[in-house]
Amino acid sequence: MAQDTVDLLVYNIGTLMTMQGPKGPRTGAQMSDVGAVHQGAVAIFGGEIIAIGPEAAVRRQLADRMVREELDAEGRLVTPGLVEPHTHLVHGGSREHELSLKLQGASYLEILESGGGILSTVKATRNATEDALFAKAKRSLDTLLLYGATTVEAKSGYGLTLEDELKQLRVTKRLQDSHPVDVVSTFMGAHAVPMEFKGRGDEYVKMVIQEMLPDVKRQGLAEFCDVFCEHGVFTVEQSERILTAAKELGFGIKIHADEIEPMGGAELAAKLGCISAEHLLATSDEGFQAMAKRGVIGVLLPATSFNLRAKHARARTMIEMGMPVALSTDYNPGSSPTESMQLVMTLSCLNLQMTPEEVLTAMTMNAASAIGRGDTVGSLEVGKKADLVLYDATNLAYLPYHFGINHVNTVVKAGRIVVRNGQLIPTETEARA
Ligand SMILES: N=CN[C@@H](CCC(=O)O)C(=O)O
Ligand SMILES: [Zn+2]
Repeated sequence: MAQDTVDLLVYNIGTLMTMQGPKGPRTGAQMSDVGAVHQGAVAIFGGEIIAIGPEAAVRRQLADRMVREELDAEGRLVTPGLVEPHTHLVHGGSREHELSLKLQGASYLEILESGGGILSTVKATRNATEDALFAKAKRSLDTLLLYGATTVEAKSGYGLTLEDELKQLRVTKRLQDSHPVDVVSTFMGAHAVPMEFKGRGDEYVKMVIQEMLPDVKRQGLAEFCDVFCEHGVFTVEQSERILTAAKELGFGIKIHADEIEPMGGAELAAKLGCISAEHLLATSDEGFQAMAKRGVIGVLLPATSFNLRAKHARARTMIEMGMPVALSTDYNPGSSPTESMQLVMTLSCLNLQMTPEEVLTAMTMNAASAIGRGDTVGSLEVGKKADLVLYDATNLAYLPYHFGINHVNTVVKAGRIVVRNGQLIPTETEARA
């Protein structure tokens, strides 16, 4: 340790899940190893971890360094900050009116086909001002943080014109610049074929490739590009054209694949070398094999299955086949209106048959890897960001077991305490205002 001070020492941690292990996404039995340390401590300087392990060893390492602030974890469970790898964070309006349609038996694609679903959020997003979109997305980002997420991916895809997509992406940029949570931006102009292009999907695809992608790149507003590959939305061939163009421009690529129908989206993800493929409810064993071989991360969204009353992703088969699996809320106003990664923990255990240890791996190292952040977050190690969550729980299984409430007591983001006693601490700018 070169530093002669410590900014923050978190001590008296009952169980510390370090997630230390192999670099990058974990597969198979590696997903069960959470690197637990009992009676642990973490020392932080400059927003990064400088010492971690059993408290006695950490204190020995610190020797006579001056500790500026101490945080007594009072025996709590501590995990890395949760990483949320898939949200549709920025949007206008809400869709509670779809609940009664669903209860009358209308399917997700039927609602979309009739101009509702994603397209009704497109209308609301186009009609909203940038400030209104920002205020709404900020509230959701605050909630994600209160429930333990310290890094969050956010997709566009409710604008579907160049200007409206840019409007959403600028809001994401404002959140990146102002919010303690790290926000990772994804362009998803191919989220639906807009009403004005109905029956002219190929023309819309052409516009995404020729106008939207280059402009988004030029303005540096997104790191990844995603496509909704689904019957009645974008075909495998259209998805391939968009993702190939995006890759050539230097975007990382992602795909919403096989959510409802087995389309071959997983196979396409493997062929193109996508960093991740999302949903995967209808994927064949061949699709899983292809993804495992190419190292494509499967991002599973059990809250969406729950809310759409759809089938569940075959997580056990994926893990057995050696596919890295990540988990997410899929927070969006239609198929999954929840910001709670803790609810997703419960659904993953009960509906995907994943163990609490596999779930934590899927929400930390594997989720970080799915958004290109595996080198900086997702595990607690010297040199990585000091993103920590302290829960009002003493063991990991308690989180999915006692469901539907928030167990987060304290969140440390890049070395700063941003949530205490379950409440957000205002940033310096907010406190001044
Ligand atoms: N399936 C496509 N996109 C989102 C849902 C968006 C919406 O319904 O507004 C998803 O991942 O579930
Ligand atoms: Zn999605």
